[in-house]
Amino acid sequence: MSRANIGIYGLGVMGSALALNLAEQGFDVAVTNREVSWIADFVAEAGPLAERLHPHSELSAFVSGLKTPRVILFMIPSGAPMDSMIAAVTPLLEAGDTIIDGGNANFHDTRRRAEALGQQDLHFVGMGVSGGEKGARHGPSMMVGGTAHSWTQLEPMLRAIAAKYEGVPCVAHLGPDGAGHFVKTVHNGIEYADMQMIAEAYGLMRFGLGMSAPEIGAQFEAWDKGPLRSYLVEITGALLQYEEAGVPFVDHIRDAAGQKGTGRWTVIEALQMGQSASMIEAAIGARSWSSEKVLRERLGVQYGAGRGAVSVSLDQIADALMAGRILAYAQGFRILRQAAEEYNWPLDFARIAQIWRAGCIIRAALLDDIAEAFENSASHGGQLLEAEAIAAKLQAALPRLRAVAGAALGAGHPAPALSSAVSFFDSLRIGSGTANIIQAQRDFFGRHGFERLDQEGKHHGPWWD
Ligand SMILES: NC(=O)C1=CN([C@@H]2O[C@H](COP(=O)(O)OP(=O)(O)OC[C@H]3O[C@@H](n4cnc5c(N)ncnc54)[C@H](OP(=O)(O)O)[C@@H]3O)[C@@H](O)[C@H]2O)C=CC1
Ligand SMILES: O=C(CO)[C@H](O)[C@H](O)COP(=O)(O)O
Repeated sequence: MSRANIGIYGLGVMGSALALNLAEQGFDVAVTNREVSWIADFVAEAGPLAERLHPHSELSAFVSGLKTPRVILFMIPSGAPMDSMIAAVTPLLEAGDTIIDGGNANFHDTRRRAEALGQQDLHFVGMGVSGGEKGARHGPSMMVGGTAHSWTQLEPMLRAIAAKYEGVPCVAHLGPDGAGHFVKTVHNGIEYADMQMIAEAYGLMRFGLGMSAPEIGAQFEAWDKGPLRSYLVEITGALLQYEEAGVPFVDHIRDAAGQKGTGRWTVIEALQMGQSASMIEAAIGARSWSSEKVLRERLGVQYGAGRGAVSVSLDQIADALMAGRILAYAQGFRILRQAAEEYNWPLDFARIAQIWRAGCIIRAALLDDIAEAFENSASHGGQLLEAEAIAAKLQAALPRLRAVAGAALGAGHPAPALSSAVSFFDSLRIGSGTANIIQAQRDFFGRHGFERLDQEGKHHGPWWD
C-alpha cells in the first residue's frame, strides 16, 4: 500500500471535513481518532473519496503509514489533550517530521511546544483554521506559523484545499511558531466584535424600531448585497428568517452566549502588550453578562427592562455597522502590529487581510479595501486609520455611528461594542486629551512624576514643593 501524504488525528467536525477536502484534492490521507469505533463509518460514508482515506486504529500504524518526513495534523481540543497527544506520538517520529495543531490553541502553548519539539529535531506548526465545518470541507482560510521546512511540505496541500479569492489561495505562512495561532486568535477577536455589533443592530431594529425578525432578516439580506457584504451579515439575514410553529426561530434560543476563549485571549494579549482592544472586550463582556440570565431577569424586575423607540433610519444603522467594522479591524491590526514587534514576527498585514477575504468567518467586502490599504502602506506606516481610502469611508459613516450609538444609549438599548467604537475613535483622534489630569493625579498621590510639554525630563507638580 502506498504511504499517505498526511495524517489526520481527530475526526470530529473539523478533522473529518479537512480529511475529505484533502482526499478530494487528490491527497492520500491517513486517518485515526481517539474513539476508534466509528472510523470505519466515516470512511464508509466518504463515497468515492474513501479510496484516498487510510483508516488506522493504532497510533503506531497510523504513523508508519505516512510518507517521510511525516506531516500529522491534529484537530482536537487544544490544551491538555494536545500535550498528551504530543507525548504519545513523539516517540514514534523521526527527525524532520512535523506535527500540526490545527485547533484554536493559545499561541503561548504553540511557542512552548515548537521550542520543545525543535530540541528533538521535530517541527511544530500552529495553524489557525477558519471557516467552520463548511469551510474546512470546501475551502478554509488558514494561518500558518512554523518553520520553512514544514511550510515547504505543507504548502502544496494547503494551497490545494484552501478557499480561493479570485483564484488566490487563502493560506499563508505568517511566521515562526505561534504566529499563525496568534493571527487566528485576533481573527476571532474581530469576529466577536463584528457579531456583537450585528446583534446590537438587530436589537435596535427589533426593540427600537419595532421590526419583526423576518423583516430584519430581509434587511440584513439586502445589506449583504452592498458595502456591508460579509459572511456574518449573510448568515444573520438567513437565520432571522427561520420560523418554528409560527414563531421566529431565534426567539426559541436562550439569549446567553457561549465563548471558548479566543476572544478573551485577544484582549489579554492586547493588554499585556500595553494595547487595548476595547471593542473586542466589549463583545466578550456582553457575552459574559448575557450568560447571567437569571440575574438579568431579576434586575429587569427591579429596575425595569424597557427599551424605548429610537428615531434612527436603517441607512444610519448600516453606516454605523460599517464604521464599527472599520474600527474593529483597526483594533485587530493594531494588536497584530504590536505582536509583530514584541515577538519579532515578520507579519505581512496585507497578506493577512488577503487570506481573510474568503473561507473564514470574518470574510467581508471591506477586506478588499483593507488589503489595498496595507499594500500601499508607505503613506500611513501600517496604521489602518491613516490610510486614505479607509479614512474616507470612516469619515462618511462616523456621524451615523455617533447618532446610532447615542440613540441606543438614550433609549436604554445596550450597545457596548458600538459605543466603545465611538470612544476608541475619539480617544485616538484628539491630539490633546485629558491624560494630563491622570498624570497630575498620579504624581499628587504617588510622586510618580510626569513629562512637561515645555521642558525636557521628569518633573513633579507644585503640590510637592
Ligand atoms: N468547529 C469549528 O467551527 C472550529 C473548530 N476549531 C478547532 O478545531 C479543533 C477541533 O474542533 P471540532 O472538530 O469542532 O471538535 P469536535 O468536538 O467535533 O471533535 C473533537 C475531536 O477531538 C478528539 N478529542 C477530544 N478530546 C481528546 C483527547 N483528550 N485526546 C485525543 N483526542 C481528543 C475527539 O475524539 P472523540 O471522537 O474520541 O471524542 C474528536 O475527534 C478545536 O481545537 C477547535 O477549537 C477551529 C476552527 C473552527
Ligand atoms: O474559531 C472559530 C470560528 O472562527 C470557532 O467556531 C470558535 O469556536 C468560535 O469561537 P467561540 O466558540 O468562542 O464563539
